Parts: sequence; structure tokens; C-alpha cells
Amino acid sequence: MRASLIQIAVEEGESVEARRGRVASLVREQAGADLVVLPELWTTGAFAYEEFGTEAEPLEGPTYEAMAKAASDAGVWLHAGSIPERDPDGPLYNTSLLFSPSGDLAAAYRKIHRFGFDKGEAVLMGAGSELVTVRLPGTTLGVATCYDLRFPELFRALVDAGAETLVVPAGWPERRRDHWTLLARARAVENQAFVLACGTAGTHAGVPQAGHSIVVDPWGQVLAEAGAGEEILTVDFDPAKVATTREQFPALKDRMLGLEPPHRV
Ligand SMILES: NC(=O)CCC(=O)C(=O)O
Repeated sequence: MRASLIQIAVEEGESVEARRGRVASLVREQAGADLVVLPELWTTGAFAYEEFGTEAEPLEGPTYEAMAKAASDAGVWLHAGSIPERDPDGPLYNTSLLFSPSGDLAAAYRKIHRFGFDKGEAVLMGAGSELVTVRLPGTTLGVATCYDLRFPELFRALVDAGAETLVVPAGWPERRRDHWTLLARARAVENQAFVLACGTAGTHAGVPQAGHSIVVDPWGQVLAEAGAGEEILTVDFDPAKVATTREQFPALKDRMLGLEPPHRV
């Protein structure tokens, strides 16, 4: 299976419309890949809080249209990263869009864990509540977004739902790059799954981005890692390695569920 992670630079000075067109062209250039992955909130930048409201789109808005067409033109499965979604009946959501090679929407995932504590995304957007998996030929994707990477229980729930390849679009800052790499590898090792994590390059809203998109195999080996700048990270991997790893080192079968709470004396 061939995956291309498009680590684009999200910089001020490029309009959302121009970036959308540029990204659509980059997706088209990936014809021949099986799966293409874009980062989180690449239209605005994950830290450009002021733009969430002004650039929010309905689910089937301009980014949906452009990415559906790019996926079908390239004939690829496309995880189109996320957009600030304006739900007509509710708050904004940080929503990922996944398209099939015919350009149909295969799934939408509203980010469950919002970043920012008492500001930013955490107060400007609503929290999703539904797990999303998508069956592709050869593997089942489990979907999470950026800050979700810090919550292992979400990934374990995705694995319980059948996920074998965990896809994580992000807008992760440079100042916590070590956490990004460490957590991507940890999620791969503990779940015996591939992790495809696609970040952004550049600086937006004064926050330098880490880049360093990464692909990790079910044994925790880094198959490919990008640098800090704009880059397309292409990797070939064998999805069957999930089953062989889980058979040969069956740690997932040793889970002890339903433990008693601590006994207070
Ligand atoms: N956009 C995000 O979710 C940022 C997450 C982050 O910076 C962190 O977890 O650290």
C-alpha cells in the first residue's frame, strides 16, 4: 500500500482560496498512491483562532467540493485533513473529511479532544463524540486528530472497532515536537498498528509548526519521517504486518479489563 502525507506550509499571506487550489493540485499529483493524507485545519492553521469563525464552512462547502474532486481526479482514498465546520444547528467543529477514489464522502470525524484548555479551540469549537473507522481495500483506518494523540483510550477504542492503520492529521507546534514523535510511536507500539501522522510546516498565528510528519509500523519502527519544511512524505507499507505482529507478539490478548478500583483502608 502506498501512502502520501502532504505536509503543507500554512503561512499568513496565502489566502484560503489560493491554498485550497494549491492543495488540490498536490493531491492530483499523487495519482498512483492508494491513500493521501492532509493535515489538520490546513485552510486556516490550527492556531489561527480568529479565523475559525470567519473561515468556517458547512460540511459540504468549498473544501469538501475541491477535495472530493481532487480525490476522484487522482483516483485515491483521501483523508482531506480537517476544516472548521459550521454546523447550522450547533457550534463549530474541527471536522475531518475522508473521500473514496470516486470522490464520495466515506466518513466525517469531529475531533473529540479539543486543544487549548480554557481558550482557543477548546472554547471555540464543540467536541465530537463518535469514533470513526473506514474500511479500505487491505486495511481499516481509525481516525483521530492532533491533540487526540495524547489520549490512548481513544486509540484503543478504535482498535477494538477494528482499526489497523491509525491516521492522525495535525497542526502540532515545534515547541512540543518531541511529544509528537514519542506519542506517534507509542500509539503504534501499544496498538500494534500503523500510525500515519501528518502535520503542517510554516508559522501561522505566531506559532512555528513542527512538520516532521511520520509513519510508524506496528513494531514501533519509523518507516519515514519528514523534515520541518513543506514536503510530501511517500511510503510503501504492507498492511498485513498488523496481523503478523499481533499473532507473533499477542500482547493485545493479555489485556485485563474490568479491574477493581483501589481498596481504601
Ligand atoms: N491542534 C492541536 O490539537 C495541538 C495539540 C498540541 O499542541 C499538543 O497536544 O501539544
